[in-house]
Parts: sequence; C-alpha cells; structure tokens
Amino acid sequence: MSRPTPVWIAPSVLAADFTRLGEQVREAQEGGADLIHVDVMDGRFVPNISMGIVVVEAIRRVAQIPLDVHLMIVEPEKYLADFVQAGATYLTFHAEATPHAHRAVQRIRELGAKPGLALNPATPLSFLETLLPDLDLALLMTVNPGFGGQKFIPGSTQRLRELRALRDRLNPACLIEVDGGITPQTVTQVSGADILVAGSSVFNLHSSIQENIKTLRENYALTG
Ligand SMILES: O=C(CO)[C@@H](O)[C@H](O)COP(=O)(O)O
Ligand SMILES: [Fe+2]
Repeated sequence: MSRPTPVWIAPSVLAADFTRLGEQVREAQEGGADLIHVDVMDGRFVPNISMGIVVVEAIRRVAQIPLDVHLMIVEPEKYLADFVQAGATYLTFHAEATPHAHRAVQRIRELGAKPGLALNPATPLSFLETLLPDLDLALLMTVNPGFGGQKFIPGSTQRLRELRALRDRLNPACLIEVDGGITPQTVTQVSGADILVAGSSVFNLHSSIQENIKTLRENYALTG
C-alpha cells in the first residue's frame, strides 16, 4: 500500500465548539480533512473524561469521511463492538490499557474495523514488534494523553524515525499517525508521518478551519 499523499489530516474534535459540533465536523470535512479524530477518555487511563459512544454515533451521522476513534480507556476490549457499531473506521487503543492487546487487535478486525495501537511517550517501541503485522495504524503520542492544547515533546522526532524503520521492516502497509501538539510550527518535526492529528491548531486558531488545515499541510510538505 502506498503512503497517503498528501499527508492525511485528522482534526481532533476535542478542540471543537461542542455547542456546534455537527457544523464544525462539516466545516472540517469541507475544509479538506481526511479523517475525523475522536478522543475517548475515561478518567482512569487518563486523568480526564471526554466523550463516548453516543458522540461517535452523532458524528457518524454528519461525517462522510472515516472516523478515527482514539480510545484512552482501560479495558478497551469491553467496548470494541459498541464503538465499531457506532461508526469507528479506525479503532485505536493504548498498549498499556489491556493485558490482551493481540486479542483486542484481532477482535477489532473481526468486527470489520481497522485496528490501531497507541504508544505513550514512555512506551518502548519494541511493544509493537509482535503486533505490527496485524495493525492498520500505529499512533505515536507526541504529548502525554489526556488533554488537548499541550506542547509537542521534542524527543518524538527521533521516536518517529525509529518507528518508521520498524514499520517499513515489519508492515509497510501500516499507517503512522502522530497525535498531540501538532501546530504549523511543530509539523516540521514529524516528517514521514502519514496522518497528522491536530485539535487546537485546527479549531482554535483565529483563521478558518479550512485555512488551518491548508497551513498544516503546506508546512508539512516543506519537510520534504
Ligand atoms: O489524544 C489526544 C490527547 O490525549 C489528542 O488527540 C489531542 O486532542 C490533540 O489536541 P492538540 O494537541 O492538537 O490540541
Ligand atoms: Fe487523540
């Protein structure tokens, strides 16, 4: 499989105006978004609570592009079927969230969705070795999960390089997504990522959503 060209942009609705969620999703889609990223937080795996199944369902009704659901929850295996049924195209859980990561990957696939595995900034990349061949997505956290609007962790650039080498060796079809602190400035430090998740820099800057997506893509392209 070839890499997405140009890079895919996945606006994170965590930073959207929730009083106008449908409108903001449509605007992101019309503004060139390739996926809609939905951050699900349970107050246990991460110290914050965000949104769940009904919100994914509601977004599914307005979005025509795939939904990229990022589960930051413990025991994700309990909810995989619910999130797939709600409309998740990519369904990603965290390495530390379950003792049965391989089973969860298989289950997501059986349910008809594309499995993803997320790595925290301190999670060794070696965790991926056995799972990579079965994944459609590897999500590299470039901040600690739990909140939008945080600062990009600079060491992520080197980790991304190493992750790319691992991916190229074990499963070239697997997409690499970076998530957290991606802005028009930091996007130059994630060269080689296939998908850029961006919340604050898509929904919270003064320019339009369309303009923000365009700027991210243009600045990323400068990385060659
Ligand atoms: O998963 C997460 C945070 O845990 C992210 O998806 C954030 O929602 C991205 O927000 P910004 O850092 O782009 O504001
Ligand atoms: Fe996320």
